[in-house]
Parts: sequence; structure tokens; C-alpha cells
Amino acid sequence: MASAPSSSNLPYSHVRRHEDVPTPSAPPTKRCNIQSQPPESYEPNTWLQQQMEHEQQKKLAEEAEKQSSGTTNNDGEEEEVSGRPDVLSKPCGPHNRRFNFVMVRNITFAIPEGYDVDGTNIEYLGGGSFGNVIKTSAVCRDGMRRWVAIKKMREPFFDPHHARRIFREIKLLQLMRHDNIICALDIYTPDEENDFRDVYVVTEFAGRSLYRILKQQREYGRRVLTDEHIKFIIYQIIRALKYIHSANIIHRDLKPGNLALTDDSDLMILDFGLARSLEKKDTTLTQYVQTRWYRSPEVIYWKIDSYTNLADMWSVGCIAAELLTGDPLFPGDDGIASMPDTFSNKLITVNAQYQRITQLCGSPDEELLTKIENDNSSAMKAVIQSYKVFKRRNFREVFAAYNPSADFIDLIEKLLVLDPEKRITVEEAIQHPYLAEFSLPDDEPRADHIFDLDDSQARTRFEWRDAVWKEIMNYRRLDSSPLIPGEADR
Ligand SMILES: Nc1ncnc2c1ncn2[C@@H]1O[C@H](COP(=O)(O)OP(=O)(O)OP(=O)(O)O)[C@@H](O)[C@H]1O
Repeated sequence: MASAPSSSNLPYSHVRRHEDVPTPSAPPTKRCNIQSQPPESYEPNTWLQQQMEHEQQKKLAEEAEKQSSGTTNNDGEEEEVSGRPDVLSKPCGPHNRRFNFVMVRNITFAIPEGYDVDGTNIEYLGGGSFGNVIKTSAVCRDGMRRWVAIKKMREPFFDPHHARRIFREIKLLQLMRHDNIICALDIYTPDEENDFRDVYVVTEFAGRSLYRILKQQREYGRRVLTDEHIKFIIYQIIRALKYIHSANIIHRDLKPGNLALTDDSDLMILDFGLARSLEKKDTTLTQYVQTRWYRSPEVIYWKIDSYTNLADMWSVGCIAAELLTGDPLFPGDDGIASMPDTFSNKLITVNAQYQRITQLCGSPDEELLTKIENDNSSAMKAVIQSYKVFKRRNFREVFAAYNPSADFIDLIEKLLVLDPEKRITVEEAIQHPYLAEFSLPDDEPRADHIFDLDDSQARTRFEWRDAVWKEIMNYRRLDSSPLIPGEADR
């Protein structure tokens, strides 16, 4: 494998390192006079951290003021973290581990013995439709203490569809081995087999999500991601996709919320809940799989025969443009995404987003309309033809205010192409001149085999539950996995 380019050429490290972390029991530093503007030289997360500490300071000051004026908070608001973290359960679950039960934002997290459960060191990272995530740290088998993210799955066996999603995510988090892709460090449950309800997946804490960084940029009206950061971020996404696509997997949910950035600008792709294998014909390959704003036109509008991993490349184009401008490229009306996925609803509801896409990328040409007709129906073609027709715009003019390089424009022009068959592939994108500064072909690995997710057969939710149980039982711990007490002596 070629060595990483010398750090003098790079503003940050090329490949992720597993950094040691300071002992988290140290009290958080209290700072005063924190600048509201980022200093000239900074890393995005350092700046973000400062803003968050600033906000925290303000909150603490407001609370202190309330208390001194006798107006204590009696409105029933819960503390962020509560519980009795020093009380360990009896050994339980499939591996007879002991757990602390800690309440974070009204959600009880079972945290295995050996992890840091001091409330002041636990941070709530966020929650989506499938789980809630907290950050803490743990001493690992290689002797290092790492920050970790613990995801408690939300009602994992609610129905077969949901259970399969959890199964897939767990499977992929074990199969993926790449610097820019999150992998599982621990998978556990405190439950016994006959009462198996909760699933926890532990991954290395990968930094702040790009969604948060971009949101803070907007809120503070200051661009923190430089052109160099943007290029390095795009390079790392494409480097990861090269690996993912070579394993015949489509991510299907690339968006800023699923990308995390460390202080060194190392990027990790998170969350493989919607990923699927390319080979399997799968009825859940619906139009509603990707987050709407980053979804490719062939996923939203026309038939999904040509829905290959090129849909991920469209998402990269949307993310790249958002990194440049700071704003989502095609913000649609998300409220309508909850409507039933019928043909007519799709046509009614997609209008706003469709218009935004075609205003920039142009309406389908005759060649694409013919493909749409062949893959779908003449009715579908007629509906698409009934929409207002736009000509593709000159990207250089559209983005001129942001001063992008000619190479950047050339890359996004090749990513944001309506016809997936004409869109740039990941193998082509990684060789694009825009990324030449970072590209090291010998250090852009492909997967060494095609991943078999073993998820295509129809199963009941109980069968999926059994399959997840087996995954927990058979999970092979890594050197970077948290140490199970007593394990070091074995
Ligand atoms: N390893 C990690 N490091 C840093 N942040 C993380 C990590 N894992 C998850 N997060 C953050 O936790 C939050 C919620 O996680 P996640 O997106 O996995 O939940 P979800 O229910 O699957 O969400 P969605 O509905 O988008 O699929 C997100 O903001 C994400 O950035």
C-alpha cells in the first residue's frame, strides 16, 4: 500500500487514526469570554465546539440567574442524564455482562460495565427514526480509551420491515472495513433470549455530523469549511463509495447527517440502515428510501430498473454543492414525504423538488424520455412531459458567487446528470482532476469480496429477531472494541 502523502502537502491527515482520548472523568473546562466568531485558523469542529460551549455557558448562566431569583425550574423538565450509574446489574444477556442503566433524555440506556457512565461525560448526539445515540468513552482491548457512540435501536422488532433494517445495519457494520466507514466495536443486549427486545450498537465516535457543522455555519453566518476542507471531504466520500460499490452495496442514504467529521477533518460515513445489496431483487427498493433532498431523480420519479449505485453519486453532487454554498441544493417539501407512495401522489407531491432539479439540470431530453417510457409507461412519460420544461443551466454561472474552481464545477456537472447511465461512476470520479491533490490509487481500496447480506428471504419479525440475536452471539470483537472486565486476564 502506498504511504499517505506527506503531511506538508495536506492540511490534515489523509487516513484516519485511532486517537487516544483524554480521560473523560476530567471535568469539562469552563471557559469565559469565548469568541462568538471563529478564529482565523481553526478546524471546523474546534470552532463548533466553541460555539456549543458558548451556548452551554449561556444556558448555565440563565439557570443560575433563575435559581438566584427564586424561580427554580419546576416545569418538570428532565435532566439530560440521570439514573444511578454506580449500580451494576447482575450478569445478564447473551454474554453474561453487567450493565449500568442510565437515563438520557428520558431514554434508558443499558451501558456495559467498563464504559464510562459518569453523567457529566455522557452526551446525547441525536436521534432519528431508528434509534437514539449517545457519546461516552471506554477502555478498549488494545489499552486505549476511545470515545464511542452507543446507538439504542428504536423498537427494533416492531415489524418485519423494521427488523430487517436493523439486521442489515448490524450486518454491514461488521462487514465494512474502511478508514472512512464506520464499523461496529460492540453489539450487545442486556436481555435474555426469551425476552429479547433491545439492541445496542457501539461505533467509534466519528466527530460532529456535517449537518451540524453546516447548520452552525448558517446560524453564525460564517463559512468554516474552506475550499480545501470541501475537497478533502468530497474525496473521502468518494473514496468510501469506491469501497462500498465494489462490494455491490448501495448506501442509499448519503446526506450531511450521515457524514461525520473529526477535528482532523477525517470523514466517516455513518448509518447503513438503508443500504442494500445491488444483486438482490428487493421489493423494499422503494422511491422513499433516500432522504428526499439528496435523492436522485430516477429514485424519486421514474422506474427503478436503472436504480444502481449511481444514485449515490447524485447524492454526492448534492452534498458537494451544499458544501460550497452552505445551503441544501434541492430543498423539497419534506412534509409530503409521509404521503402514501402511490403513483399519483408521487406525481403530485414531487412537483416542488422536481422543479428545483430540472431548473438546474434541465428537463429530460428525448433520449431519457424514451428510456422512461420503455422502463415505465407512456403515461409516465406524458406526465413528465406535462411539467414545465427547463434548459440545463450553466453551472459556472449559477455558482459564480462562491468562486469555485473549474475542476469543482466540472465534477458536479458530471455528478448532477439526470440520466444515471450518463452520470459519472465512482471509479471515474476518484480519478477526476479536482481530487488529484488527494488521490492515491494504491490507497483507495476496493472490498475484497461482494458482501452477502443474507437478508433477501422473507422472514417474520420473530425470525428477524432470532437472526439479530445470532449476530450478537457471534459478534467478533476487534482490538479496538471496548474491553470486557476480566477479559484482559483471560
Ligand atoms: N459513530 C458516531 N459518531 C458521531 N456521531 C454519530 C455516530 N453515530 C451516530 N451519530 C449521530 O447520532 C445522530 C443519530 O444517529 P442515526 O442517524 O444513526 O440515527 P437514525 O435513527 O438511524 O437516523 P435516521 O433517521 O437519519 O436514519 C446523528 O446526528 C448522527 O450524526
